[in-house]
Amino acid sequence: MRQEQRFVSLAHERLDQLRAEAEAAVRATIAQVSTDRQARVERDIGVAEHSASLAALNAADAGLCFGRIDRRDGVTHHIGRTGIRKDDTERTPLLIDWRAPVARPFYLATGYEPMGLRRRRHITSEGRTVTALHDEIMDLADPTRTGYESHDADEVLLAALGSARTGRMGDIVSTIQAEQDHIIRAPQRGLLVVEGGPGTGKTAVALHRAAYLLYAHREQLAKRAVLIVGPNPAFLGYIGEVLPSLGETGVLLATVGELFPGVHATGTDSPAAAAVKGRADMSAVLAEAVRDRQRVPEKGEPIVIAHDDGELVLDWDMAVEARHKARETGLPHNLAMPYFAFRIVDDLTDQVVDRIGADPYGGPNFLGPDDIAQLGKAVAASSEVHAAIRSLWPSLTPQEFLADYLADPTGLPDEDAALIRRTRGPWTSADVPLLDEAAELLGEDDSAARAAAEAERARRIAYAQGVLDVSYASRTYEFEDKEDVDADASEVLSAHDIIDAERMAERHEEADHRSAAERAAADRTWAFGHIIVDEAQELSAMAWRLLMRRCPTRSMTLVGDPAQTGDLAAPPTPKAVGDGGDFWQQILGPFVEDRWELARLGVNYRTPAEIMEYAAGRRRAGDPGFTPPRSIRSTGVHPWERTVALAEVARLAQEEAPAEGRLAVIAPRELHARLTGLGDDGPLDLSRPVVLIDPRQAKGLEFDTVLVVAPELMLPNDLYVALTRATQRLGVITPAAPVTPASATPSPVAAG
Ligand SMILES: Nc1ncnc2c1ncn2[C@@H]1O[C@H](COP(=O)(O)OP(=O)(O)OP(=O)(O)O)[C@@H](O)[C@H]1O
Repeated sequence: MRQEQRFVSLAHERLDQLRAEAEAAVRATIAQVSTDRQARVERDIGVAEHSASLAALNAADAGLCFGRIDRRDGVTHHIGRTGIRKDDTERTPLLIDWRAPVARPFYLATGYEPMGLRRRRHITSEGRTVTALHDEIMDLADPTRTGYESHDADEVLLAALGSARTGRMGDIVSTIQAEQDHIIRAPQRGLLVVEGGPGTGKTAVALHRAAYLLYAHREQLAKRAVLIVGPNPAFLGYIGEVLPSLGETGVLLATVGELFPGVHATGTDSPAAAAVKGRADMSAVLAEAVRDRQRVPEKGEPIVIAHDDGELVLDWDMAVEARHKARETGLPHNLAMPYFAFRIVDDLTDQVVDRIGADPYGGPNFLGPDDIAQLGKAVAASSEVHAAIRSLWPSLTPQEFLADYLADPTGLPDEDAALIRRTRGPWTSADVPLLDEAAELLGEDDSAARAAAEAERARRIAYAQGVLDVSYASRTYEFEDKEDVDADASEVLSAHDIIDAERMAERHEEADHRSAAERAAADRTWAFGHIIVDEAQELSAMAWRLLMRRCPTRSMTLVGDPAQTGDLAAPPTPKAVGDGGDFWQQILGPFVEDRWELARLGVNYRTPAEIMEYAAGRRRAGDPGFTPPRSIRSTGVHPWERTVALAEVARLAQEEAPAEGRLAVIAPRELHARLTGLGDDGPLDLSRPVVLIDPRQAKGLEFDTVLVVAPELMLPNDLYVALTRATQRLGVITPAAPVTPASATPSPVAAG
């Protein structure tokens, strides 16, 4: 213990030193004053970089060193949350980052496969004080004993699993299990699906995989950023601390509803409306609706346009031909519009030319090419002509188009159209994939933005040329007073030798000092380096289309459990968990065919065996062959069932609330108004000792104690989710007076 304490103290001293250095670097960089634009940009980048390393060092403070491996060759490594080097000239490693290849045997070695280890040690600390050691002998031939050998190899893991919950998820770096390690370190390329029942560590693995990828592919992912998609904001709040605690901040956490910059989806859809909006055929329906907005005048009712040289007539034939030409380009609506407009302008110009230059005796037209061009310009500049073209082929934003579409949904059966019809009200999460689809179909009319960007680029090149000229001038000057020196033959490299103005301008462009995650959040067309989707079974077909657009390389990790699918917007739940392969193939097939891999997690770390047996038993009522994941621990405490008046639930919750830790009452949304005394107002705050939530909100969360109310009102999958949230105790309450969905207060969700 003394020896390990000495090491841990030394590691903390070194960490303090590095933090002091990083802090000084931040201060020194901030203090740099300059009027030069380039120097200012560099300063901002410097501040961001030093601040990020300072944040990573600060994050490493709690539980800095948690393990040690002793190899058979006599080498010993301490494993920690971050890598630290000594202050010597060789910069010898002091503490090994848990993600480094050298650390891998700490997670994978077993008595059968010792991976060159003699001993593995778990070091537990409180603050900077070492409080416990647990040793595992890997080489049975080695007679050395330290007195810290554990009887139970899983002692450290079980202590972590049994500890009171705080309302925020914690990291698992010190106890990652071998099956999890393989997934965390799987190659970055390609699409990996991780399937596992409740509590099998899918979320934990997904987050540690993000940390690992950022470590292993730092250069690339720092530029392109990693996106983590979760089912709702409360869930993102629950997991939000894990990556910062691992020193990683370059990640964007978002729900699908947050992925259309500039749109805040605050509205709610009924599950049935969300299901319609999420269906794959909505993409074809919207494409058709966009075509509907490319109109032509009625036959025999042409648009007559007043013009200086007499009236112009825009009729059905002309518009149909122009529309055909524009559609033929294959461009999105807004970008195809100029082709429609050019064609119309040409036809209208022909009308003027025919009228003015026609030879009454049938000879060739009098007008020459210059005259015709002149007349064409006048037609093209006419605001009346513009208005006529716009009335047929309006330029549309995704928001305008979708609001208009939802007011009068076309291309759907009447009952579906009625479900999604909406004339006003805020955007909903299910609208966001439709907005994204619309943006693709419409294309941004970005000609103004492109012109501005080109002007800015030209300005940068001019500026960069200026910088190079100065650098060239100063170089000749440097050598001026030296005799016999031919400046151009000098071997000294300076800026203009290795870089041209254009490249230098690009460098300035790269000097946007927002982090990649920040830039990605503001850019609808951003291509992420890697996307991780949690509760992936929940996403609608339209949401998948959005995510696939954000990840053209398809470097993705999806984690989920088909048996927990609750949202009607998702594909149908397979009959048994076993056919998960088909479930994912249905989702992924349209994007990657069969080029995806499936990994399974089979051990439940959250729910004790007693609770899991109960949950599986209830599920088997409708699905006799159902097999749940195997629980790693049992507590001896069995779930209870009681019949209680709804008004009594709050009192019961107070009685059951653990002294330390959290309790959740999970009840169908329509009963919440009648479950008084549980504080159901305001946004969900998971740090409160007692919370009231519905099964949908419960997805992905966990609590020490859970009370499930009115299980008979829940769909089988929702009930399964609700019953598997507890780490210690579960109570199941049947309301004393029977409640039917009809007698319950209408739910705001169901009411839309
Ligand atoms: N190796 C581990 N060491 C310590 N704790 C672990 C480990 N693996 C998982 N856990 C813990 O088990 C619990 C369940 O993990 P997690 O929430 O990731 O499961 P999940 O598969 O996402 O569950 P669900 O499908 O129900 O949302 C968490 O508290 C997590 O920290």
